[in-house]
Amino acid sequence: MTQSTLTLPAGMEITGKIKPGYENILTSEALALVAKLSREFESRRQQLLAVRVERAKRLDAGERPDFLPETAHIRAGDWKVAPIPKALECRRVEITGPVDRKMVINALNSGADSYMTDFEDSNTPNWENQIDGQINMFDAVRGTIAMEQNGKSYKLNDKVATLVVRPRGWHLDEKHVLVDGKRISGGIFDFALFMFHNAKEQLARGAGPYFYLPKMESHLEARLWNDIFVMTQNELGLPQGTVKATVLIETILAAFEMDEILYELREHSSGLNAGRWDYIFSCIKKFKLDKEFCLADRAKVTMTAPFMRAYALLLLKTCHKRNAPAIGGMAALIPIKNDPEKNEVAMGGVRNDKARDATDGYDGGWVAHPGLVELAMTEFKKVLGDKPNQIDKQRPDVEVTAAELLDFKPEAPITEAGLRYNINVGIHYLGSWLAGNGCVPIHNLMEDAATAEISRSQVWQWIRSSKGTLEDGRKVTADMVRAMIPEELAKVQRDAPGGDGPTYVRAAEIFEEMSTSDQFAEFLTLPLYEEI
Ligand SMILES: CC(=O)SCCNC(=O)CCNC(=O)[C@H](O)C(C)(C)COP(=O)(O)OP(=O)(O)OC[C@H]1O[C@@H](n2cnc3c(N)ncnc32)[C@H](O)[C@@H]1OP(=O)(O)O
Ligand SMILES: O=CC(=O)O
Repeated sequence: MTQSTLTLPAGMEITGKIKPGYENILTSEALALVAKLSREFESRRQQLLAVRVERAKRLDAGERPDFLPETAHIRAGDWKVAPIPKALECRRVEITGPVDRKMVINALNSGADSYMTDFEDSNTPNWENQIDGQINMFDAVRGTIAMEQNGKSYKLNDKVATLVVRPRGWHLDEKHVLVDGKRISGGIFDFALFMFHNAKEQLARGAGPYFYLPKMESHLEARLWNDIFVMTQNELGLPQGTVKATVLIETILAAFEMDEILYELREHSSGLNAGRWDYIFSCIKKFKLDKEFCLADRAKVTMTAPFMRAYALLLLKTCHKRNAPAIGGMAALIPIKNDPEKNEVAMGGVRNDKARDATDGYDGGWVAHPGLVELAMTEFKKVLGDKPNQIDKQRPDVEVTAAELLDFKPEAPITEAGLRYNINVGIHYLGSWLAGNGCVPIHNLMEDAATAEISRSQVWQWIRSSKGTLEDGRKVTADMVRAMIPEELAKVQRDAPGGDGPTYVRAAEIFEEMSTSDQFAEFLTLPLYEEI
């Protein structure tokens, strides 16, 4: 099959390989919606990305974020988001995972209330993964998704989790689709194809098109999504307000605009989620040149760190004030096979994480693996009882200041083990990503693009910050990192499944370039995307 099998709208070009079945997703009508949305909104996407660059320059020069004076009336206003649909009322446990066919089936069957299926951080966005993912969504929505592997049959149970889709963020292009000669937005591509094929079917089945929106930095970026929803609903003849979206608050700048983001999306909002891993990465990225900013080893930066606690409580309070669900983030712990003691420690970590969120007032939280669903559910049920959520739990006692959101501690310890860990995880993750798998267990933790971003950006920052000193007094330097890279690569080649493949050697080269170059790569997936 070739591209000529497809009927493309005028001005559109597709360079990705057309495999059997792709023609059912890349239909002329679906692509017409992609083209229409791209033409209408691409210049705004580019403007907003340019605003990010300008803001980053000001932050690099020492500016600090604060709540916006021009939107004080929105924060002070007495408004609520539109009523939450029945299918999204109860989200005590949300499982997440890439759009891989078997994982989609396993996640929908996992017993979780909802399932965030991921075209973004846990997925390498190569052409096949994106289009196969759309095929998987098509079949999942219709209940026909099934497969055989290793003599085992996979199909859906009678009762499955509510499907929620995470399209790519604003920074990512879809390079295999050009409109008027230019790459289009990956997020618009993922969203438009999903909407075109599935929204009406989902409504007919008692749910609807529900999304998670990643990595936004401002309410204007949320307004762009909202406008895309409005146009898409018009184009598809759907009632306005059909689309519902939960925004991941996973950048430090968005933390200062949570009310405003809910307000922009108020007809389409299904709340906010505390995307903790990207949030930590965003803090490092935005204050990378601040002489006062330097976080400790990655393992020490937890949800009880002062700045993380402030963020989590402000998110909760903001959501419930607006009648919107507040969903907790991901404990990266996963079940540990063949070591019951270590496994019990990991399970205890997940239990504590979910117990803290539930006690604070969160309506649910994320897990990375089906083996965690029951345990997390137990913690939420202990607090919620039979209630589907606790949106009625207002938190007027919570007051969070800008200074508290920016209280970046702990700064110590930074250790050689922590530095080596970051290098090891960085190389392992990049190598796996290049090989087509965007989510992997490394050292018994779930690693995806967000967690790997923390590792590689910490190395960059420790090299440059005067506070980037190991606890034994040695300064972290580019030469120290360069010397460790081959040693950690050798460990990755030994430990990673398929670690002797070429992508791990390339990953080590990219890691060295990213961590020692003066230029800070905005997202690790941007240079990687040019390699696939
Ligand atoms: C920071 C963020 O952005 S978080 C959101 C993005 N991250 C994620 O979504 C994490 C998703 N999780 C995963 O991808 C996986 O759990 C991993 C990679 C961490 C571990 O995967 P594995 O090593 O395959 O786990 P394991 O071998 O224990 O899996 C056992 C079974 O559970 C399945 N499984 C594991 N995780 C998931 C999941 N999240 N969803 C569905 N099924 C899953 C496996 O497919 C396997 O199925 P099988 O027995 O039918 O073959
Ligand atoms: O996307 C979620 C995160 O924690 O990052």
